[in-house]
Amino acid sequence: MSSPAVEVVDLVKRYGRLTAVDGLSFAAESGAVTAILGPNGAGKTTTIEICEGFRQADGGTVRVLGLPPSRRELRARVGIMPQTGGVPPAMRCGEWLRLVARFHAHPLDPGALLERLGLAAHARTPYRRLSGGQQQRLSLAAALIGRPELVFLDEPTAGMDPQARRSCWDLIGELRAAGVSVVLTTHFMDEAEKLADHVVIIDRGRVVAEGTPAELTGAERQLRFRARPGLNLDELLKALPAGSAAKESPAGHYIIEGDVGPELLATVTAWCAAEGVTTEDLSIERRTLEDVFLELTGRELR
Ligand SMILES: Nc1ncnc2c1ncn2[C@@H]1O[C@H](COP(=O)(O)OP(=O)(O)OP(=O)(O)O)[C@@H](O)[C@H]1O
Repeated sequence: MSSPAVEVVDLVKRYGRLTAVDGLSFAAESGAVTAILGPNGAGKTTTIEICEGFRQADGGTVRVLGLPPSRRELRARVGIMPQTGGVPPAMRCGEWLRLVARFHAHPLDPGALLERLGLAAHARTPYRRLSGGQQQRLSLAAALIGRPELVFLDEPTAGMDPQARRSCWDLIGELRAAGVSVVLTTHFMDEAEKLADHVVIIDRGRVVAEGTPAELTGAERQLRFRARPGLNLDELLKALPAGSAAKESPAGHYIIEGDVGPELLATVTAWCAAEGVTTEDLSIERRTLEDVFLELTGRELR
């Protein structure tokens, strides 16, 4: 196996008394899409910015394409899409991309890239007049113009409309197919589930789980339904096979886990009928990445 595109070992970053990254380790394989997920303030941007060479670590080691992030030669090999800005407000869209292209030996054609990202009609529009989603797309274009081997995308589709999101997903799929390594952060679980080969979930500056989306969500199925809040789940459990589990989360949303088959389905619906409970949206599904994420990182706001 080739060496990882990014390797982070025991990374620590403190801001005064706050330890934002607290012994974080993960590897992003070469040619794969690695998604870093975590609640607000978990330390995602800090980690990515250390990997990009924009911030200094207080401890641990980081290797990007086998090198320390501060090495100048990485600039030509790594594409960076920051979470915000970096573009002079008065700079026209096309002008900016042509300028960035000049820093690279074999850039993509700026006009074609603008076209690909739906920005061709805005080539003469100053950056400050672009919508939030258009600014994001320009930032993505700037990250890709130099044909990087590795790209860091910090919340790439934040603020994009559904069409732009799909187009961005397609583009990331094309990068992966071309052998480019992608490390992205996102708050969209569907995005991570669809795009990522490897998902790293972080919380309070530490890795709390990692694996492929399928590994994280597991093979087990769940029975889900909605009904009036406050059903007596202890009573329901008595009717279910041993080893079953039932929970209400959030209020009025029920999840039954165990050997989810016709028998369990029949038992649950019969119990609800006997209790005079009307169920809605009854379905048998696998756990989603969002379920796993919320189980690991809790539901409270940070
Ligand atoms: N320059 C800074 N000075 C002080 N504290 C900072 C600084 N940058 C980040 N922090 C703090 O470090 C913690 C981690 O922030 P970071 O931006 O890395 O989180 P994040 O996971 O990217 O969050 P979000 O999902 O909201 O973008 C937060 O508590 C944040 O307030």
